[in-house]
Formats: sequence, structure tokens, C-alpha cells
Amino acid sequence: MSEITAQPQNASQTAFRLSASDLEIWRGETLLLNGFSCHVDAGELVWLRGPNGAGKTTLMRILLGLSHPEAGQISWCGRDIREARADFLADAAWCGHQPGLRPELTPHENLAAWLPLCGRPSGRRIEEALALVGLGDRQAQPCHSLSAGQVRRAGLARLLLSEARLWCLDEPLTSLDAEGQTLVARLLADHCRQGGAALVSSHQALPESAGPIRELRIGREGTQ
Ligand SMILES: Nc1ncnc2c1ncn2[C@@H]1O[C@H](COP(=O)(O)OP(=O)(O)OP(=O)(O)O)[C@@H](O)[C@H]1O
Repeated sequence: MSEITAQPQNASQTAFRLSASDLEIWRGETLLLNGFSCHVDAGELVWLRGPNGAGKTTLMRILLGLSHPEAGQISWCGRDIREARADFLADAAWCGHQPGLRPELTPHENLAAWLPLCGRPSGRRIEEALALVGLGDRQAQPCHSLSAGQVRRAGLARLLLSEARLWCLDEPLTSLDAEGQTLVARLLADHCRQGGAALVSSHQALPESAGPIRELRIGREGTQ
């Protein structure tokens, strides 16, 4: 395995837990979740499942502090994520539908601009990360001209460079070919084996090579 996925930055620290309790979440006039509790521990791969509109994206954004619940508590290693904000932001990474890449910039330029913003030094690891996700030959191509799957891969490269212990991925298999899906599974397996954790929303089953998976279901039963 490449050096870049060797281990999350703080993996040598003690075990960690993202924990949510008694969440009440509304969107518009709809009550999505009420009295909802969950957790993600170090080493775990958690598969968040539920039908369209159940609130998976909403829940993940709330768990990361990107949006807020109407009620309930969310803690990181026992501290409210608002109090632990700096530590939590350094420890958690989000890979959503929109990877947040500037379209006029190349993947390399995007990552080079992003790394200092999240307190990471830029350097040769960008090239290593892009090669690892299969974009080694696309480093000089503007993101607006990349395919949907290539944009997804650029988002994965950013995840790798984040060195975060907790990964939250929203539908990471979308737009990826079979080789790309296998890559996601391998990255998840390596990350969790080496002390990280991941919360993954997906309508598709993750490949078996992703390793042990704990399911977390929201929404109506039997409607997956
Ligand atoms: N800003 C908003 N205003 C009103 N309703 C919203 C808003 N954002 C999301 N919703 C609604 O909240 C519900 C949950 O949306 P969310 O994207 O979290 O679902 P999801 O489980 O991720 O769905 P999918 O499987 O289709 O990706 C949906 O019914 C959606 O229409």
C-alpha cells in the first residue's frame, strides 16, 4: 500500500468515537428523525442505509457540524462538537455529491489550494494521491473537463490527503466504474484497519473487500 494511505494522521492516539443522542431533525415541514441516536467508533465501517429522502445526507452533514439538528447532542471523543470544533474539523473529512473542486483549476491545483486551508502542507503527496486514485495522467486537465467518475476520484484524493481519522462519504460509488468501486472498498478497508473509521451512505452494497461492515438504517423498514 502506498505511503499516503498508511495511516490517518492521529491513528496512534487513543480510540475515538463520534456519538449522537436524541437527535430531532426537521427539513421543511418534514420530521426526518426523532429521538435518534448513533455512534461511530475507531476501526468501524458503518453503512448508512435508507430510502430516497430518508435523511442520510442531512444526517451526515449534521453529524459533521455542517448543519444543525433541532434538538440533541453530538460529541467527538466525549466533547460536544461545537466545543471540540478545531479538533473535530482536523479529524473529520467529508466527501459528498459535490466534491467542491473549482472547475477552472486542475485536480492538482485544486488540491494544492485546499491543503493549506485545512492546515496541511502541500507537496509531492498530491501527485501520489492523484496517481493512487487513477488520475495520474489527468493532473493538468481542468476539472470542468473531467468525467463524473474522474471528479469523484479527485474527491477521493482529497479525502486521502486530509489525513482525517473519520471519513464521511455520501454515495461514494456513484459514477465509478468497477475498478473505481474496488478502489473505494480498498481505501475504506485500509483506513479502518489502520485505526480510522468511516460512515458511508450508499444505495449500493459496498464490495465485500471493504471488510466488516455495520449497518445503520434510517427511514421506513423494507424499502431499501
Ligand atoms: N433545504 C431543504 N428544505 C426542505 N426540504 C429539504 C431541504 N433539504 C432537504 N430536504 C428534504 O429532506 C429530506 C431528506 O433529504 P436527504 O438529501 O437528506 O435524503 P437522502 O436520504 O440523502 O436521500 P437520497 O437517498 O435520495 O440521496 C428530503 O425529503 C428532502 O427533500
